[in-house]
Amino acid sequence: MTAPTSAPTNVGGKAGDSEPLLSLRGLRTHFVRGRETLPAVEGVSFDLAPGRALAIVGESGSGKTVTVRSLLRLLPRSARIVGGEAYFRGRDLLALSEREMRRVRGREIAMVFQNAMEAMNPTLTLERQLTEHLVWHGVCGRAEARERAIRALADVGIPEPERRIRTYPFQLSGGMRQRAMIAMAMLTEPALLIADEPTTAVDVTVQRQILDLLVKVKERGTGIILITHDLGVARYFCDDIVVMYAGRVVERAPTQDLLDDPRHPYSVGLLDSSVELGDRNRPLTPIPGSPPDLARLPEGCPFHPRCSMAERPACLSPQELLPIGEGRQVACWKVRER
Ligand SMILES: Nc1ncnc2c1ncn2[C@@H]1O[C@H](COP(=O)(O)OP(=O)(O)OP(=O)(O)O)[C@@H](O)[C@H]1O
Repeated sequence: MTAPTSAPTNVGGKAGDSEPLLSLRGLRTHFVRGRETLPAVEGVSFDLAPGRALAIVGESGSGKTVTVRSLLRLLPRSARIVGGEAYFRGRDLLALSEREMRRVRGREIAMVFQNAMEAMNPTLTLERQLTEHLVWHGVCGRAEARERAIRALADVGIPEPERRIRTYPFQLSGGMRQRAMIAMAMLTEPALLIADEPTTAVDVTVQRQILDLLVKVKERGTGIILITHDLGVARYFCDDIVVMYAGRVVERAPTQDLLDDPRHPYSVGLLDSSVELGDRNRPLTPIPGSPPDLARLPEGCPFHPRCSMAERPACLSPQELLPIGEGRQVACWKVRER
């Protein structure tokens, strides 16, 4: 997001000491490619409380999408969840049967994507899709579903919802389609909303509208996980940030702490190369090198070959994510030693 640098941080945030809505512990998801195993997600843990928003940031290929798709168990055939637990309202999502999971997906946990066409059926009107979603999840009967669907479209700011509900997704503008997808996701009042780059494909004005909509969702008490490559978006309304690199969490911190004072050398690099947060008087500094091939990860800390602080042999040992202060954790021995 290029615009709202002056936007308030953590819009709609609440005191964050309530019981976690989601508690992810040691998630490991691997892909099998021929004879190779790709550890796309390797030991990811975080908690999310109701009414809070958590951003997952990191370069392309760092494992953000695979992490959230593992929670929903919506993975390609070649992927395997090989470890971890994901407690959501007292149940481990990773241990539910597929039948139980179908009830959770879309009803208690909803997902919005970068492109609404991925979530919506292009051959059905909004009315069919929204009402069937409600009826299928047993929220209400068909007669009430239409009323609810119209209300949901109005809630996300779609003008003339009675008329628009009769249209097909492709007849809407990109921004309207994103809103309709959010309306559909929120129909069942899910406790958790997962948003994967929801503003990447729309222009700046629409971005702001979609984010304001997500703020309202958060204020209703819904927990949000937002995947974004845009630290401006994370700053706008996320309470906490998880930084991922090569399938691992390298730092976790309250948003403002991380943006004011990133600790892990990779987080420092991400901020220094961020176009959205960039100080116009300072040149952007790209992180040297490129993300590693997951099939040939370096020994120890996967970031050490690109890290200006790296020291051998200490960085050749695996780095655990350990606390370094109130609500902060970092996976770097050197940062902790300072
Ligand atoms: N279907 C697949 N088969 C094999 N490897 C995959 C597959 N999908 C993802 N991966 C690998 O898993 C890793 C993590 O991918 P993921 O999509 O989670 O990254 P990401 O951080 O969300 O990136 P982006 O910002 O580009 O979406 C990548 O290295 C990717 O190559």
